[in-house]
Amino acid sequence: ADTIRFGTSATYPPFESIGADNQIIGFDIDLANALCKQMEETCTFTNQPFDGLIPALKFRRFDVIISGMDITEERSKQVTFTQPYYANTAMIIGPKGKFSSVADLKGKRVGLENGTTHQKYLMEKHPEITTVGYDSYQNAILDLKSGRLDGLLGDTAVLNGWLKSNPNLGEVGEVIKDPQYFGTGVGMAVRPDNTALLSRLNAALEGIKANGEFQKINDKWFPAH
Ligand SMILES: NC(=[NH2+])NCCC[C@H](N)C(=O)O
Repeated sequence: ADTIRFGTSATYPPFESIGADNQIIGFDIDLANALCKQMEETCTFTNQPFDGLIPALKFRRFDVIISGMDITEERSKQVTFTQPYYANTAMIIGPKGKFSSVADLKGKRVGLENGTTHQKYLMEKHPEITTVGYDSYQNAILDLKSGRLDGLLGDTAVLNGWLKSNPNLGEVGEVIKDPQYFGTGVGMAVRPDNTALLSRLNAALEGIKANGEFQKINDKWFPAH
């Protein structure tokens, strides 16, 4: 069997994060392992900052990006995405009850991870808000908790989890759906010339959807309540 090398940025639970025993854990990791099992291959994982994932893929440090990455037109100029495996929307969170709409954030500091679709969206669509870029969402949430940030923009599925464990934080305004920025779902990315791996990943994804494995992994990391 071959080894399929995955690159990720383990800063984004439940997609990927560093677990108690220093291993990378999460939905994407279980998904990648299930795909490798389906393909009868071995998976390895490299952890690095999100904004370096596409360059590192190009430099062949690994063969697939799996990192809660939105399938966008802009990224598709550099990489080829698999079929989407998760539907995404974005939202802003802040201190509970402090801001009732995005308009209230004028002149305020909203944090996010460098290289994300959230960064591009906020800078282009809300120049009246101060965008603060972090090397990791984990550092952004620390600053939000300590009051150095007024808000944080990220994927709804991820931020909802943080709201559950941080009762002093709440949603600001409505969920944001803007396919121009957030694309058409979350996918894995390969180098454009790696069409063989692309078809194998898509076929394996279909396989684990058909045999119920995908649903199991989904329910483990994104429980209904
Ligand atoms: N593993 C991570 N840190 N992922 C961040 C992903 C953020 C967003 N979904 C994007 O594609 O830009």
